Amino acid sequence: MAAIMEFDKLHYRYSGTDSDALRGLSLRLPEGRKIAICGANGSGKSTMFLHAIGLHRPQSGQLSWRREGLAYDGASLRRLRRQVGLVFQDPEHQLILNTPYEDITYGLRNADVPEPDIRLRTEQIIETMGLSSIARLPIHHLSLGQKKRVALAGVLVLKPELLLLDEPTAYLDRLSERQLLAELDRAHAEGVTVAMATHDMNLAYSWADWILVLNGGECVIEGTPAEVFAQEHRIDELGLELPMLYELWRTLPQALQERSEPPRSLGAFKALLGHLPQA
Ligand SMILES: Nc1ncnc2c1ncn2[C@@H]1O[C@H](COP(=O)(O)OP(=O)(O)OP(=O)(O)O)[C@@H](O)[C@H]1O
Repeated sequence: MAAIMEFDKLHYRYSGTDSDALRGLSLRLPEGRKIAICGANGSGKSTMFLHAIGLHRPQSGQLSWRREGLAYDGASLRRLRRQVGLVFQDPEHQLILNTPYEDITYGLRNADVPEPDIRLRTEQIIETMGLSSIARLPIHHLSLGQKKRVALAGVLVLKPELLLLDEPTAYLDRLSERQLLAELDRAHAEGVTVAMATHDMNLAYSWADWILVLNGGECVIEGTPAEVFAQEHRIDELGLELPMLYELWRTLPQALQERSEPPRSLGAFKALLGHLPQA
């Protein structure tokens, strides 16, 4: 599995603090995957993302993009930020202009996209993401879910190869979460590697096909959802929960558990229940 981005023994300490936010962080983001990055509060997920777009520079260690070490001059960073898009947890940090339309065009203009293409691409993404009815509204009139989708549109329109999202579903209702995940799946189907930081273990389990767990600025577990959650005690020690479907599967008779991988959807779980001997 080729890594699209690799962190090799990164150390980073915020000024004015007396401990490292990243403590020798080493990890690989495998290309073409849907990756969930999990970890308790303060484990280093956001700090890792800020390194991935070159906003922070490690005090030691090396970050590489497609096997090439990151360079921190202006031109290299502009190139990197066209390839790697970050959607911040709080859309207020991302949306700076008055309307979704203006905000999306601003990003394209900053990326030196030719003017005729700017209108075309803005209109396309607004149409694809179903944002037409809100595109010209003042951003401060939008709901949080709408703001999050506009922030995502502003990053997706730049056609990143790696899309990073910091807690994209936090505070969203079920419908807004479903809409946002559908957008991510669409981007992934078009070849984008998608990595999201999340505290929602049910989501990480059902959505991701690769999971990284951070703790104290280090990556301490990585693997498929089944591999990661099989380490039940470790997950508990790290302050994380087991996904509900995984826990339910563990209550089934051993013979049934051995029939398949742990189910990652309710449908797969119900299908497994169909094999229970009738009472
Ligand atoms: N701007 C900052 N100044 C000083 N310390 C910071 C700053 N941002 C983060 N830290 C510290 O760095 C460490 C890692 O924080 P980070 O925000 O990366 O964790 P996180 O895993 O994203 O947490 P959360 O799940 O709460 O968002 C924490 O100890 C945090 O207090």
